[in-house]
Amino acid sequence: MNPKEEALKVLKEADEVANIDVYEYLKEPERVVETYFPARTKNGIEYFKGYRVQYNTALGPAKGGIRFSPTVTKEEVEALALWMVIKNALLGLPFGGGKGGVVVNPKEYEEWELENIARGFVRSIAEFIGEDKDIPAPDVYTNERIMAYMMDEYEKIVRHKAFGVITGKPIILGGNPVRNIATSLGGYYVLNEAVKLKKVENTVAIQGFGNAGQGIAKLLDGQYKIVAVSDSKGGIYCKDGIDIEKLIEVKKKTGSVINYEGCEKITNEQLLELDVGILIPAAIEGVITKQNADKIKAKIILELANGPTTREADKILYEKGVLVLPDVLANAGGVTVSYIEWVGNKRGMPFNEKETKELLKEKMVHAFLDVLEVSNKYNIDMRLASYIIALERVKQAMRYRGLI
Ligand SMILES: NC(=O)C1=CN([C@@H]2O[C@H](COP(=O)(O)OP(=O)(O)OC[C@H]3O[C@@H](n4cnc5c(N)ncnc54)[C@H](OP(=O)(O)O)[C@@H]3O)[C@@H](O)[C@H]2O)C=CC1
Ligand SMILES: O=C(O)CCC(=O)C(=O)O
Repeated sequence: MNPKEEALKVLKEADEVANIDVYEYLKEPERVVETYFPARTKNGIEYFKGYRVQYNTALGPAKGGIRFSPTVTKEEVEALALWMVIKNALLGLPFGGGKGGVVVNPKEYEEWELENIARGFVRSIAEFIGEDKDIPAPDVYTNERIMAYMMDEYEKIVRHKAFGVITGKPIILGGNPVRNIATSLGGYYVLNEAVKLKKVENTVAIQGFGNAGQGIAKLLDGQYKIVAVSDSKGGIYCKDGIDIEKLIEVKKKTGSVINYEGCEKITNEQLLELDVGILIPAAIEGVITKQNADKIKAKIILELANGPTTREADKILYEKGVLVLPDVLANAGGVTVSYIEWVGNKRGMPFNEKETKELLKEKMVHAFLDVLEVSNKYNIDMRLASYIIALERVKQAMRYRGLI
């Protein structure tokens, strides 16, 4: 699948359904910074390809994560940045959308090498980022340590402290105590609203067992029966439920969930088609397509991953009555807590756990209800409804700025 084409398909459809008329202005990003930068590794000086896309900044500075992955492409980062425009606008955050990526397999490098790669990437994009310009954060295969190196490198370049240039930092460096679990917690709040509308079996399958996947597993554990989990190496299925604490230990010690004993081994494809109440894609894009959509048995799909479902698949699922809680809503808890972290950095007084959770819950529930209202008004799925709300806001900001 081509993620940019997928993102543009929904953009165009939303534009037409609600007569918004912004597609022409948003079909390309405002700026794409493409770099090829050096970093010292065990192999000597290596060069890496990196991207930072600022898709649209009408609502505020660009905001969105940076991923380290061997499969990163310019089109993927552009799509991810467009999804950030929609997500940030939908949540009412004063941010435009951005995203970054470095083409690297972090599993082949040690910590000191990843530090050099993180610092090298920041040197290559430093003039384009800033607390009020473009604010990166973690995404796939990056974490708070990488964020700390990035912030430190940026501060060395600009020669002043700049906590607000990056979010998802360690707490001691201005990070927020909820950021680590924020993507999952936001999804959890959305799911709690969704199950009030649609009663489902309490069984859950989760694809991906990193920040988003582990977080949601911890939150749902006890309340739901988590019967299947996967990572890049494959998956496991236990009809009586998985002991999540034990699974986290196994993942930490052996590197994969497949080493958990006592469950049946399954593939990532099989996991998606299990007979469960709730399916949670929390790994990569394009896993639910027109090829498998018809075989999906879950009644609710909570998209913690960005872009897991193609538009064609969306339509099949909608016809079948599956409630898809779209990425731009379901995983918006991450950037919402990033916003709270950034405000705390700017005012010089961080928000504590309780304040953050209250603000997050309020914003997520509010966004869910907004989306529900628009989806009922036009009789459309929640993804399209989310885009309509967001695009109307972006359009208004562009109008007032005299950009359209
Ligand atoms: N972190 C955040 O704040 C946010 C993340 N997201 C999205 O959530 C998704 C997951 O991100 P996050 O949890 O942060 O990333 P992590 O790097 O923490 O975890 C990624 C997980 O996905 C698994 N994975 C990678 N490739 C595959 C594959 N081909 N099939 C199945 N599983 C795979 C990895 O497996 P393994 O462990 O074996 O490597 C890992 O368990 C992404 O789409 C991301 O954009 C969205 C909003 C915010
Ligand atoms: O926290 C952030 O700023 C961005 C998170 C992100 O990259 C995402 O929501 O996909």
